[in-house]
Amino acid sequence: MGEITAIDDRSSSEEEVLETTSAAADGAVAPADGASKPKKKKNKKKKKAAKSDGGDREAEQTIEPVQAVSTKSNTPSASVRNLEELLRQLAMPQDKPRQKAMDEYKFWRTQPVTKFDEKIDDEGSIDPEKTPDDVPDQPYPLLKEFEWCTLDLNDTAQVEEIYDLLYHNYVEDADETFRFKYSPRFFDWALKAPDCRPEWFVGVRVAATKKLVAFISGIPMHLRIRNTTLPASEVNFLCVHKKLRSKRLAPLLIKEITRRINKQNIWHALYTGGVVLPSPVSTCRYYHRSINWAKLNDVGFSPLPPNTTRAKMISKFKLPAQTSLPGLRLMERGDIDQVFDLLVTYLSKFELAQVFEKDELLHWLMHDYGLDGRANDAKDPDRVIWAYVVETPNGAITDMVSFYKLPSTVLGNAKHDSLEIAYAFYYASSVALDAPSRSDEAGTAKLKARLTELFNDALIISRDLGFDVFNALTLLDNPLFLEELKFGAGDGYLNYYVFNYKAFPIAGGMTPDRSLDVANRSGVAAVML
Ligand SMILES: CCCCCCCCCCCCCC(=O)SCCNC(=O)CCNC(=O)[C@H](O)C(C)(C)COP(=O)(O)OP(=O)(O)OC[C@H]1O[C@@H](n2cnc3c(N)ncnc32)[C@H](O)[C@@H]1OP(=O)(O)O
Repeated sequence: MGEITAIDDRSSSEEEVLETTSAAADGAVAPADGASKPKKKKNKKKKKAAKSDGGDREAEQTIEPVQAVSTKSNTPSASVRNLEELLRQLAMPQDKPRQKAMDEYKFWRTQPVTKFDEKIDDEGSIDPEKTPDDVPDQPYPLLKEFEWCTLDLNDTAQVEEIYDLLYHNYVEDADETFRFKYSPRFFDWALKAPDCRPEWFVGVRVAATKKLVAFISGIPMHLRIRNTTLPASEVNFLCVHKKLRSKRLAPLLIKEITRRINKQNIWHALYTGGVVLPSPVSTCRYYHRSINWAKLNDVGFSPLPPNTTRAKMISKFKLPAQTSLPGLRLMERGDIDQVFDLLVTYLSKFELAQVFEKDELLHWLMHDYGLDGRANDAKDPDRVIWAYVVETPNGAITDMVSFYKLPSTVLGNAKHDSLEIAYAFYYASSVALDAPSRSDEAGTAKLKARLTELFNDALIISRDLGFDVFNALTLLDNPLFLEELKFGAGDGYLNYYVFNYKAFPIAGGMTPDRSLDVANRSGVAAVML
């Protein structure tokens, strides 16, 4: 899942959860075995929730330790950064929220995932091998007031339903100021990947009204963890209507999608989240690069640091008028052979990566742009994914960079109602492919210089396309250019999980004190939406 700016994935409005719908009295949707709570709870809310669950939740706290200190938006100057660092260090020992003990994960402790502090001797599947015949044919039972459904993504009305559910109930920031603004077109790109399985778009409807109240999706992928490549599913967009929260519906959705995926003889999945669950294989941090600082300041995303002025901040983030790399141009469908070879080689250096087929990569980088009926126009207002290549005069493609758009609604702001947000997606460069290893000094220096130019140009293009901010995680080789290009550390973290597979930890581009790990970078090369 993506994140916006300083947003974390705290679900909102606990009060609403308490006014549950009639059918969904506690434990009514799923067998009640306790309930989790989203992170960043305010104490008064915590108390209320505990009461509503008959006190069964006292011990519950899914507050993510890494989010103990909010450093909302970019850290704009060295002095502010230092102050934040200081506050962080001061705050950590006493503020660090208690992470739930393994035993308190009433659902996750039953699943084939690595336990916290589990000693891993060897990598491999957790469950004994099974066949689809070992898996129940029937969906998990639901209360009679609810029913399972499979969403048809070729039916625009059903895509609208997913959009509507997520728009009102998906991830918001802690202050409920920003909310992801997915579009039907975004789902068309994100979910209708080649070979996608219709039955992996799982919904729950209210039986009487047919209203869609929960959703989870899976798309097929191949996941490489070091030298092992697994057929897997990428699971995303888990969402339960706010009025049905804390009713154990999420575990049911997860079990049902697992059943449907297992039925296709697939036993592993990759998923991400801001919440800490047993157990992340890696954790990356969000970084944000202001493009339109004035607007970000207007909407409360980027506060004005002390001892500076708006004008100085605007000038700090000013970008050059023109891109600098000769031969940089929008990718065309005909580039796919070269881009595929380049990206596959580039990604082979990482420890956790998506293994693409050519048609998949074409989908992820080009969607349907350049096909009949959809011109490959960078300025298409509905566009969700942009890929650019660097081509030499003799037609060789040496670099590729891509980013996708996921705007955010700004709630309750008189001046602006939307933030245009670009997210770094896949990229590759040939400059250091012949280096003996990723840690080779000369290769790293060349790569750093090249990626800095490539992403500086991506920022310029994003500005020209009207983006307000460019987000990137500390994955891939991103730590090499983030600071140089004035990306600031955000307060969001993304945990990577692999279902039914134990693996040694993989570097997420952060040092133990959660600053940028330029020396080691990250082993993660799977960019999740
Ligand atoms: C082989 C195939 C395998 C396929 C499956 C692979 C696994 C896929 C896993 C899914 C990957 C999804 C990737 C994304 O989409 S990440 C995005 C998640 N969505 C949101 O944050 C949107 C807003 N929030 C909501 O809609 C709800 O709060 C959700 C639905 C998140 C929880 O609903 P609710 O708040 O009403 O809670 P409950 O009473 O029903 O259930 C409580 C239980 O749920 C556990 N929980 C809470 N949040 C998450 C979370 N983000 N991933 C996994 N588990 C989570 C929690 O620890 C507790 O279990 P335990 O602590 O008792 O053990």
